[in-house]
Amino acid sequence: MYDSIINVAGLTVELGGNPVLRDMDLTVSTGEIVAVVGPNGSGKSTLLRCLAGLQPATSGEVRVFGEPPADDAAFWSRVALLTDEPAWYPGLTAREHLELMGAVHARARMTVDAAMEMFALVERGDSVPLNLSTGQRQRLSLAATLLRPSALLLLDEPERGLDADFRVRLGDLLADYAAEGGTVVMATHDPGLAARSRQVSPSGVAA
Ligand SMILES: Nc1ncnc2c1ncn2[C@@H]1O[C@H](COP(=O)(O)OP(=O)(O)OP(=O)(O)O)[C@@H](O)[C@H]1O
Repeated sequence: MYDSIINVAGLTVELGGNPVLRDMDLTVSTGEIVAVVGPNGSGKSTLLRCLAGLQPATSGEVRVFGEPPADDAAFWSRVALLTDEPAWYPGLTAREHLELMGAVHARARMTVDAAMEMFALVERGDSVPLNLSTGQRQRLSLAATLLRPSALLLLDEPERGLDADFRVRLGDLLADYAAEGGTVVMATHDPGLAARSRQVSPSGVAA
């Protein structure tokens, strides 16, 4: 077990010749829920991509579980990432997408039935994702993310498309995840989710 799951020191990222993150420091402890908040274009997604090992630093250091994040099986066995809408498999229903997730990950965090229940998808389980509403598809993405085993959730705007009630429910689910020892870092524009989290800006200072 690590006291600090994430250690970012002096992280600078330049994209297209422009500095997006500048000399950022961030430490996240086990069991914390951290909300990265800031205006459009301030670098929230870039930070998450750095934490996921998908965006190299221009300079500085990023450590996740004590090591630079690596796009490999060991890393992804502990990290679940939610970014833009995933590519859906043609012809597979919502339920079948979750069954697929359960089949490829040993020790799923919950059964498919429990995930369908948790994300209010029971009545739409036989629909293909493209026949779901935007918010229902986001709930399916979240269900798939929470179903797989993880110790760290990296979520980019998890509230996208969700109605007000479900945003509150999402806050409860993330609190439960953290209470079980999981750690959450999310980029969010939702004031309610941010209020229940430790807020930081992409510059690394307390927001
Ligand atoms: N591949 C890229 N090449 C050049 N600039 C980029 C690239 N990707 C992102 N940027 C720029 O980097 C800055 C930060 O983008 P980022 O997506 O991290 O912001 P954000 O805080 O997540 O924004 P939003 O709230 O709109 O999601 C923006 O100015 C964006 O235009």
